[in-house]
Amino acid sequence: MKNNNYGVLLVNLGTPDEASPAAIKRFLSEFLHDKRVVDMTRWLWCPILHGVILPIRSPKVAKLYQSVWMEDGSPLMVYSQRQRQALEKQLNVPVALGMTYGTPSIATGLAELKQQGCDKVLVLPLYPQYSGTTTAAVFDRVAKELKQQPHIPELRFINHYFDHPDYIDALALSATDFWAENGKPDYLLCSYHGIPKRYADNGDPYPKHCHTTTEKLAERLAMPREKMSMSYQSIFGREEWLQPYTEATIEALAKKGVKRLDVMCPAFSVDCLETLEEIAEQCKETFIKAGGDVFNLIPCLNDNEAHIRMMKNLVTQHAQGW
Ligand SMILES: C=CC1=C(C)c2cc3[nH]c(cc4nc(cc5[nH]c(cc1n2)c(C)c5CCC(=O)O)C(CCC(=O)O)=C4C)c(C)c3C=C
Ligand SMILES: [Fe+2]
Ligand SMILES: [Fe+2]
Repeated sequence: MKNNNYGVLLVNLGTPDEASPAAIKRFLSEFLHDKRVVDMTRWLWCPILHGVILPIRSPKVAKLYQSVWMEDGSPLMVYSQRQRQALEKQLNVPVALGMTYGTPSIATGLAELKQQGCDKVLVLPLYPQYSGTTTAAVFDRVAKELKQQPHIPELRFINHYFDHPDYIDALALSATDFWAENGKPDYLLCSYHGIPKRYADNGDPYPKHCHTTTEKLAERLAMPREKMSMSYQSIFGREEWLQPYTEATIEALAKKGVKRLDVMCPAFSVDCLETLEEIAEQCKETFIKAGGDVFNLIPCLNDNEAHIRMMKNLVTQHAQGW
C-alpha cells in the first residue's frame, strides 16, 4: 500500500447486528435518539420513543429484516463491506468502514486508520444528497470522537456528490445494464428516502439535491420526461414529509395504465431494508394490486465497478495535495 499517510473513512447509516427484536431495539434507540434525526424536545420525544415506538416497532421491523437478511448479515453491512474492500484495492490506501449508528462505529473506523499510520483522514459519507439528518449526523459523530483525542488527524469531509458526473454516469449505467438484460419499462421512478417537510422548509437542501440528481439522470438517459419522475419513501411518524410519496405515486401510475414500472433508489448507496423490503416487496404488491403487471427494483450501485470507480475519483479529487 502507498504510504502517503492518508486514509478514507467510508460512512453509512448503520444497521442492526441481528434480525432480532432486541438487536433492532438497540439500533433504533441509538438512531432515534439523535436530534439530527428527530428534533423534538426530549421530554416530549423520550416517552413516545421508549413507551410506544421501540416496544411496538422493534418486533414488527424484525420480521421485515428477517425477510431480506443475507447469509453474511444485514444487506447494508454486507454491501458496505464489499465496497470498502473494493475501494481499498482500487485506491491502494487504507479504507475503513464506520457506521453513524451501531457497529462498526465511526470511532472504530477512525481507530483503525490511526493504527494503520494515517495522520490524514478523508471522510466520505455515502449520502450523495446532503441532508442534516444524515451527512451532518456523520460530522457530529466524527467531531465527538476526535474531541476526546489530544492529537487529531488532518481532516477533509465530503459533503455531497449529488451532481458529480461519475455518480450520474454510474446511475445511468446501472439502469441501461438492467434494461439490456430485462428490457425497458413503460416508466422509471426515482424514489428517494424522505425527510420531514419542515426540515426542508427550514433550509435542508436535500430535496433540491434530489431534484438535480433526477434531472441530470433523465438527461443522461435521454428519457422522455413524461416517462420518468421522482418521489419520496420511508415516511416515519405523523407529520408531513417531502411529497410526492412513493407508494401513492406507484398506485397512481398503475391506475393510469402503466404496466411495467422500474424503480431506482439513488439516495441509497447500497441495498438495504428500505429498498429490498419497502420497494421490492411492499411497493411491488401495491403496484400489482392497483393493476400493474411487472415491477422491478433496479439494484443500488452497491459494489459495482462504475460505483467504485466514482468513489475512487471522488476521493482522489478531494485528497489532492495529500
Ligand atoms: C425518524 C426519521 C428518519 C429520518 C429523518 C431518516 C432519514 C434518512 N434515512 C436514510 C437512510 C436509511 N434509513 C434507513 C432506515 C430507517 N430510517 C428511519 C427513520 C428516518 N430516516 C428508520 C426508523 C429506519 C429503520 C427501519 C424502520 O424502522 O423503518 C436505512 C436502512 C437501514 C438498514 O438497516 O437497512 C437507510 C439506509 C436517509 C438517506 C435519510 C435522509 C435523507
Ligand atoms: Fe430517551
Ligand atoms: Fe431512514
